[in-house]
Amino acid sequence: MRQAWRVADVRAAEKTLMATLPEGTLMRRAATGLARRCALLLEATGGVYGARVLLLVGSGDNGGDTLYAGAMLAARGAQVRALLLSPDRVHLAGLAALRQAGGFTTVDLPTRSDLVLDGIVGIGASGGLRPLAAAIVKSIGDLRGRTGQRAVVVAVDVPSGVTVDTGHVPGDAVTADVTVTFGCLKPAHVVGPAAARCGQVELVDIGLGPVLVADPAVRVAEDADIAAWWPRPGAASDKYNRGVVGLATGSARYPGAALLSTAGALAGPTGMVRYAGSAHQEVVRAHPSVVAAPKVADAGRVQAWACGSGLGTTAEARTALRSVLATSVPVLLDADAITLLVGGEYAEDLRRDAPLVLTPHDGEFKRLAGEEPGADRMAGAARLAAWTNAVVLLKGDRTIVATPGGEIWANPTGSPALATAGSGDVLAGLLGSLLAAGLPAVRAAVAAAYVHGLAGRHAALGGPATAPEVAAAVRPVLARLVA
Ligand SMILES: NC(=O)C1=CN([C@@H]2O[C@H](COP(=O)(O)OP(=O)(O)OC[C@H]3O[C@@H](n4cnc5c(N)ncnc54)[C@H](OP(=O)(O)O)[C@@H]3O)[C@@H](O)[C@H]2O)[C@@H](O)CC1
Ligand SMILES: Nc1ncnc2c1ncn2[C@@H]1O[C@H](COP(=O)(O)OP(=O)(O)O)[C@@H](O)[C@H]1O
Repeated sequence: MRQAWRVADVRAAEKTLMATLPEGTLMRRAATGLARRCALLLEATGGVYGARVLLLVGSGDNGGDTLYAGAMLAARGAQVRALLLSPDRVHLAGLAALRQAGGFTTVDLPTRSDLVLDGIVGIGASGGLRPLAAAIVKSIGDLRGRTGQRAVVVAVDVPSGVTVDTGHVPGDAVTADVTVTFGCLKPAHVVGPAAARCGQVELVDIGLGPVLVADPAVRVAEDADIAAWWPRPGAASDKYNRGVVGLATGSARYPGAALLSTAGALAGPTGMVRYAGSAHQEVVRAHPSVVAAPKVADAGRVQAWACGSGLGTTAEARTALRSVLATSVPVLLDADAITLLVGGEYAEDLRRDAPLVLTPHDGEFKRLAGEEPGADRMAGAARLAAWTNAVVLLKGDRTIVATPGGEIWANPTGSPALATAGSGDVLAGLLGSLLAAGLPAVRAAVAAAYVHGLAGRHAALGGPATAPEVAAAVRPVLARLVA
């Protein structure tokens, strides 16, 4: 698992650590790690010696890191130029080090550059980039290096222009090939459109770990977490004790959602899938191992229900939702089931002891919460989770999972290939299966989003993917991940 911390918590930890060290130690550690990474990147374009390096230097310590790293590259023979955004307010010791190592300042953006270091602003950023910074950022993409390729862009700590604590990108921002960050990850590295601006994120250890005592703002699962959590059958397993998942999905109007959620559930860890709804005949025809009935009440025992994908909002759908909520097992509500909650008709039914998971996309979120998720998707998801006392999986490029207690996860595996009708139905089935197999709701949601994202990527390898292909890709992904 990776974790990211908010700026205030990073600052507090840095303060604690700095009190124990000679002045400038942390910046030296940061700059050394940064310069080392830059040197490695330059190897690919002909080495450090003679490389043209452009430093974009703001007025804070982020600019200071950049100047020191530039000095180290200049000492190794790079031609380093520093463009100072606020020449009257610059890290003076950093500038002196650069000059001493043979680097220069410049007032214009050069036409040629192999490597650009973005040290305009780091964790001290407030608001969107100011006009001068924004204008420079817009031109970075035009820079060409000695091989004729576009310049490699390295963001120092975070790409300038992103909102560090939320991952929001309010305006122009740097798009980096590599982001070298210090001490710990910050939310912008893993959440929202900012994460996509970071390129490859590399962490330089400056000794912050032991003093970083605050809870992380957001967690990110890795392959090993999913492999550790994923239930597997053992010698004592049978089709019932592996868990049975119930699906109340699809309708006469949307029978496909029943098939897709079933396909998702069948790829999950449960020993049996029960389907209840008007598509029961189609489901059994397509998936002979499924036990199907027309109504939830006749479906038989399950250990969790997934309800709502393609369910519609008819009287029949309402009956299905009420029946599912009346059970004592974990329930996942997706799509139309979320829409049916709007207006509070089911408020009493929602008071249940077993876990509840909601999987809204932005439209369903807005319908239920009465507001958009907003620029801070983590806070938006956490608000809805607290209000509904449910684990909320807010779909999107970096799907967010939030618990009522405020624990937040960001999914790193999402793929635009998933932006295809019905892929959410596959996710609902898969997540339902994980709940029925006994995973705690938060882990079920995190693991389902993770594997679903990988399945989207895998499916897209063969060309534009449709939801049935995403469902089919879950198995090969699991074969690699949890075998
Ligand atoms: N602390 C430590 O121990 C360590 C910290 N480290 C490093 O320090 C960095 C934090 O440095 P920091 O606190 O000086 O803030 P920083 O990110 O340089 O920006 C502040 C300046 O930017 C400006 N500015 C603000 N918003 C802006 C905008 N939207 N658009 C344009 N400009 C804007 C603002 O100017 P002003 O508002 O005053 O005009 C202000 O002067 C951190 O990211 C890491 O790199 C490492 O060395 C490891 C150890
Ligand atoms: N641009 C994107 N990048 C990554 N994942 C995406 C993107 N757009 C959508 N997704 C994912 O695709 C799925 C779509 O689900 P949903 O909107 O419920 O579709 P449907 O109702 O058609 O099944 C979600 O898991 C969501 O996170």
